[in-house]
Amino acid sequence: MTDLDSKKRDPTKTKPLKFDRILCDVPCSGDATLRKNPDIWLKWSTGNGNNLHGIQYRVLRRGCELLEIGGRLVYSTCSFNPIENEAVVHRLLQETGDSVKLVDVSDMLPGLKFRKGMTHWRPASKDMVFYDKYEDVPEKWQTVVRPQMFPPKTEDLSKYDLEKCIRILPHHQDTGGFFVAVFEKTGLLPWEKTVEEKTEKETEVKEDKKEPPQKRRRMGGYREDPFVFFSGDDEDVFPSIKEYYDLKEDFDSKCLLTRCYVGKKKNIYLVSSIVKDVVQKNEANLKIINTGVKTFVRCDNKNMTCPFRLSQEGLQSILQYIGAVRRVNILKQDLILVLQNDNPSNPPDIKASSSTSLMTNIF
Ligand SMILES: C[S@@+](CC[C@H](N)C(=O)[O-])C[C@H]1O[C@@H](n2cnc3c(N)ncnc32)[C@H](O)[C@@H]1O
Repeated sequence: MTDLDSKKRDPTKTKPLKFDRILCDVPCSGDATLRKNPDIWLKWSTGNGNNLHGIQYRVLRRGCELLEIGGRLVYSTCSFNPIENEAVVHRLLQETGDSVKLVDVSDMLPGLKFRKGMTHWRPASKDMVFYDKYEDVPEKWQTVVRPQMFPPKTEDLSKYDLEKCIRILPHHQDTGGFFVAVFEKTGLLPWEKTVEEKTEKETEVKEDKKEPPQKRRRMGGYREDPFVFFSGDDEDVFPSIKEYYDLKEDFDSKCLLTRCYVGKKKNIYLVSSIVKDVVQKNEANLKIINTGVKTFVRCDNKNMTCPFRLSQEGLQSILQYIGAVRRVNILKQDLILVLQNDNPSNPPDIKASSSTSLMTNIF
């Protein structure tokens, strides 16, 4: 083992968190959802994709930086526009050299109908003029129609394999349209190599000089609300939730969190203990915008012993911990009767039942 190896393996030295699976479902024009969103017909312009290409590329590039070597990243849009799709993929592949490659996933979902990715397209300006090469773009459009939006030259096509991208069209499966590209990271990105080498050199120099550690770089951008985990069963609002929902003893209240230190807790989110670990150990290194499933929502109704109702989206996660006190078993046909009843002063005559096959839980 070399000296460098032993430094790399030292568990006291932290390294940036990387992921083995990433989904970049990027903001897009959504023009492939035009069957369910009729306003897209009115608002569509060739300018929409041009304006989104930059942010889409930056999200994808950042995703690749956060990807572990050997890891996979899915880039997806609900757009037909090659400027938002293959042009972004091509740009990424060009800039990352052989450190990232497209994966052929055509046989992974047998029966899925799709078209292969496009290998040729013509970028256009907002006035619907299409261009074969950047040199043809008039000066006034050159900041909008960028050189990186053009397709690869015919002789370079095999280098990029854009046909490995997947285009799902609305008539294929009677769905919305979708674009999917799967990437695998095979090595450090060209600019990561430079950063890593520099960091290694800096680490060696610093260790020699025994300098005090540098202050952590502050993450830029908008500051998100904090992730405040419950201290345990003694957290102020927890006893009433526990009692009302008859939560089982093995429910770990420390996996609940809110997004404020002070004031009334509005929404309470539930995470797994692994996600909790990732959040707590990386708040300074990773910009986390949302985490957890919204499970309890404040609902200050009079006469309620617990000021929180269950959230629909959290139900599946908390269900197994809810005790018998809060469950009513009712026959499905009776439930239908209740739902169909439009006269509250004359409710249908039903009885709570413990019948098995047609049982539904009501909270
Ligand atoms: C197509 S949606 C993703 C939906 C998501 N997969 C889901 O199931 O909820 C695109 C997301 O990108 C986010 N977004 C918009 N601009 C962004 C930016 N500059 N950086 C990162 N995310 C952005 C939007 O808020 C939106 O949630």
